[in-house]
Amino acid sequence: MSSSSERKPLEVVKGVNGLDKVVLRQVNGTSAEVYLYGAHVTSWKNEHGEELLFLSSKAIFKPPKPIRGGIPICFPQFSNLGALDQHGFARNRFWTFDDDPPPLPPDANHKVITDLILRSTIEDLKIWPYSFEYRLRITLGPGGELMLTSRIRNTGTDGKPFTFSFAYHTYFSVSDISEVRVEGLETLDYLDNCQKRERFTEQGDSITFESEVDRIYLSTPTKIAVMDHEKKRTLVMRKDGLPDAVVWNPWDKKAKAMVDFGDDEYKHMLCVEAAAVEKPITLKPGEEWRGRQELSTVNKLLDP
Ligand SMILES: O=P(O)(O)OC[C@H]1O[C@H](O)[C@H](O)[C@@H](O)[C@@H]1O
Repeated sequence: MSSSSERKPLEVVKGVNGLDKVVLRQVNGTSAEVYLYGAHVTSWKNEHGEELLFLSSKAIFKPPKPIRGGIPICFPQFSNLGALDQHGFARNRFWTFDDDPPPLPPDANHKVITDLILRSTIEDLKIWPYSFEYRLRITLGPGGELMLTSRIRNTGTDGKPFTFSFAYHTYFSVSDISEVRVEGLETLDYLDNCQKRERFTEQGDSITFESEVDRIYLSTPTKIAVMDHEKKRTLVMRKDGLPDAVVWNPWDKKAKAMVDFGDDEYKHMLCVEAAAVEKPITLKPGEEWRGRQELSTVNKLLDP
C-alpha cells in the first residue's frame, strides 16, 4: 500500500469496466474521483476516507446509461424541459482532458485541479444544432472542499444564440433520510414535480423527509446546508450562477422502479441539485456562462 506521500495528487487510472477516471488527492487525506464518461464525479472522501457522495451499488458503468449517483451533469437540458432525453446528453458523453486549460488562478498552488472538456460533435449537432465548448474544472481544495466550475461558450459561427437549462445533480450520502434536515430553502417558492409541477410556497422552517420529494426551489440563497443527525455532520453547498435548487428523494416506490438503484438505497441518499431551471440561460455566439458549486463539510450540525 503506497503511503499518502507517494500517491500522486492527480492520477488517471482505470475504473469500473475499464473506464478512465481521474483521482484527485490532497495531503490531508481527502480525495475525489471523476470519470471521463460524463465528466461524472463519483467519489468525494473526507480526511478519514469516508465517502460523502452516494453511489448506487447497482450503478451501471456502461454507456449510454448514466452512472447512478455522484454528480451527474445535466446539460443542455434539465429533466424533460426540452426535446432532448432526460437531463440532456452531457452525462452520456466521453469528455476529454482540456489540454490547453486557461491559466490557473493565483491561489491554485494548494489546490488539485483537473479540467475536462466537451465540444459539440456532428452527432450531437443532429439533436441539438448548436456549437458549444464546455469546460468543467474540478478542484479539490487543501481542506477537502470540492468545487465544480462549468464554463459553457457558444462557439457557433452562424450567429445563432442557444438556450439551455442546467444542474449539478449531486447525490449526497446520508446516514438515514428520516434523520436529515435541509436548511436554506425556507419560505421559498417551489415547483412540485409530484404535483404536476405546480407552484407552492415552502411552509416549513427546514425540510425533512417522510415520503418522495421532487421539488425545484426557485431563486434560492447561495448556501444550502444538509444536516446528517446521526453523523453530526453538515454538508454545505455554495453555488454561483445557479439560482435554483432541486431536492429529490425517490422514496420506496420509485426506488423499486429503478433498475440501477437498490430498493432500500433511498434511505441513505439525498439529491440537492444546484440548477438553472426557471430562467434558462441564453448565450449569443462568443458569449460564455459560468456556473459553480462548492461542497464542503462541517463536523457538527449548524445552528438553524
Ligand atoms: O433517473 P434520472 O434521469 O437520473 O433522473 C433522476 C431525477 O432527477 C431529478 O432529481 C428530477 O427532479 C427527478 O424527477 C428525476 O427522477
